[in-house]
Amino acid sequence: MRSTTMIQIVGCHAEGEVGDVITGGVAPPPGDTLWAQSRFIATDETLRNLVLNEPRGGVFRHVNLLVPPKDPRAAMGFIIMEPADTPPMSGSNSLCVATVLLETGIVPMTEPETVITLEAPGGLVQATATCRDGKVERVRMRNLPSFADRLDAVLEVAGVGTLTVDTAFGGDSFVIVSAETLGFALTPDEARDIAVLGTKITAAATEQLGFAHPDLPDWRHISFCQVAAAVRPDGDGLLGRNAVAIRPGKIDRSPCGTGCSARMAVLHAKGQLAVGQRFTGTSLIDSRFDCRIESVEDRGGRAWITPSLEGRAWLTDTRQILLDPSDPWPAGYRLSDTWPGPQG
Ligand SMILES: O=C(O)[C@H]1NCC[C@@H]1O
Repeated sequence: MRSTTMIQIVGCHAEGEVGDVITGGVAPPPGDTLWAQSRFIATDETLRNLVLNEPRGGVFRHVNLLVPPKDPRAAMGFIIMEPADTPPMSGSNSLCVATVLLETGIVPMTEPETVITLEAPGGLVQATATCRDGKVERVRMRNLPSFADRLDAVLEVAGVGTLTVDTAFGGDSFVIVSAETLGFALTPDEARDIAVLGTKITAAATEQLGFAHPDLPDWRHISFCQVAAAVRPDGDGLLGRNAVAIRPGKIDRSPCGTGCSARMAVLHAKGQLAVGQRFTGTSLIDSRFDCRIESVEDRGGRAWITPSLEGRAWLTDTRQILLDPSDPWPAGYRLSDTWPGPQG
């Protein structure tokens, strides 16, 4: 067996969305902060191309690189690689990271509950894992502080018309648009159409509304479009079905943890969701995240919520990535039959 690299991966998915974890074989990237390290991974692209592109990856795959934390309060750092972005935070990916760390024994598991602080590129998050018989049954993730940005903003989308949308940060940047207005019932057969339209709406939102985060000055685009059904009462809480379009054009199989956080920030700003009230996000495959606003803080006249989301993750496989020195495609490839949009 001939290889210039040998990367250990534990495959995982959280509520349906793949979030593999690199557990060995990659040295920590240069950078004084997790954010700087993640910018190196984003601009260098070597690792992203190897693990995300075909033949080793595919548009459905997200991969997380474990790195030593920079903050002494964290047990582990992780850098998230998604098809188009290397983001500040991700709900489904963070659930996969916590589950892999505990189920593989990289971080010791304590039953019935293990609490670990993780360092995402955007800051510290806290995982509270419910564990039994060596299995992580569920993880509640306390996410990054989140905020509503533009409420009821007007957006022109070519071929669609004028839309009224909200934008928000929930660990990543979102444009949120009504499913009813777009004519979607949020059924699985609509996945392709939502992915195509959602990607178009994301591009229009970045161009016309933009995005700014005081602590992440170089995160200036909208990453995702959340096509959201109107919330409905669910006991004491609210239920919100959604489909999140991920560039270059796929749908999140999970209810999108950063998306639920962004939506909670918007619902709170509109006076529709109180601190501590349950918000359940559901996805096109009917998976769920149970979410709530843990606390609210005023920063410069804007309400910043600290959201949490709870869901489940399952290990799927272990594998080693090899690169034969004679392989003519060391960076892999993308073709538009499965990778929509501009080709990498
Ligand atoms: O749960 C989330 O936040 C995400 N799922 C895949 C894309 C987003 O990062």
